[in-house]
Amino acid sequence: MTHSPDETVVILNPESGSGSHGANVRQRANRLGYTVVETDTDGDAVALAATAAERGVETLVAAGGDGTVNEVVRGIRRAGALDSVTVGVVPVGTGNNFAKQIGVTDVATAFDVVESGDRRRIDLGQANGHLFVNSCVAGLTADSSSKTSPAMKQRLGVLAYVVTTLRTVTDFESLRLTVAIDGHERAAPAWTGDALSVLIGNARQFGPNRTGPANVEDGLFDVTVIEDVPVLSLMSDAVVERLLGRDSAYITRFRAQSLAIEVHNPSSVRFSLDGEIIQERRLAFETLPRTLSVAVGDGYTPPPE
Ligand SMILES: Nc1ncnc2c1ncn2[C@@H]1O[C@H](COP(=O)(O)OP(=O)(O)OP(=O)(O)O)[C@@H](O)[C@H]1O
Repeated sequence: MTHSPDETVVILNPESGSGSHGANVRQRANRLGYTVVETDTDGDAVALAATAAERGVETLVAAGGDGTVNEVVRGIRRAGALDSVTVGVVPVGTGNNFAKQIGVTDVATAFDVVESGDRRRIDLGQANGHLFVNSCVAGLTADSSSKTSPAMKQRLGVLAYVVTTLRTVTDFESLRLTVAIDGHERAAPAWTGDALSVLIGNARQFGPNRTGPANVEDGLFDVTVIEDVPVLSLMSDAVVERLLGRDSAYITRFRAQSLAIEVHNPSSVRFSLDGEIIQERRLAFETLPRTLSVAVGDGYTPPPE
């Protein structure tokens, strides 16, 4: 096995986002003497990251979107190398939420950050053993391709997308849930009822006035449960904004280190972990505080000590 701590490996998803970044990324990487490996399909970035980490590579760059970042981090864990590897991100995906959270704004800056940016240890999330970096969501998802008025987006943040998605979906079945903080059997449920969505953010926040960067070093999830309000889909924007805006009785938010979600629907529910779908009836979540070393941009504000 070759020991290559000085080598930097870029794991490039050539199809992320618009799919037009391949040559640019390869050129910049070559200029810096980085090795570039490309993904072909689902899961490749997990295997490529694990192989590089097993070879002793200590800097791995995910060039892709949030799905590619998630796979690279899973590969590093698979290799048992979370202690020794630092992750960089080249934001060439569609959403690039994670890159934004760590102050990486564009391709050119991303390479500068890998070369000389600060290194910070950030939290990861885990649900039934599955890793996530950004979030785990179930129910109506915040589909950013749905048409949302700028005014509603400003008032409701990511939740505006949930509302517009609801208006286009005809057969939505509420999530019948119990959400318990800390996952103890006897803990009082934090929330129980019929939900439209449940959103568990690690490097992501949901809702009004929460569009800024998440605190990814606090060891806490940012949990949002949106109650299924009857006939919400038929209401006007103004009414919806009042119902779901600040201090809404229909939205429950809390922060927690660990939690458990139990599904009471007759069948299991789809949960998306950074886009990876799992079907479950019961999920136990825990944060892995300050577990992943990342190269962060100048725009990243470390939380106060
Ligand atoms: N060569 C490839 N061709 C097609 N799909 C690929 C290829 N390599 C990887 N994939 C798949 O593409 C998925 C999505 O990629 P990724 O998240 O990087 O981009 P995105 O969806 O454009 O961005 P974002 O997640 O930020 O919205 C990956 O999870 C992987 O399953």
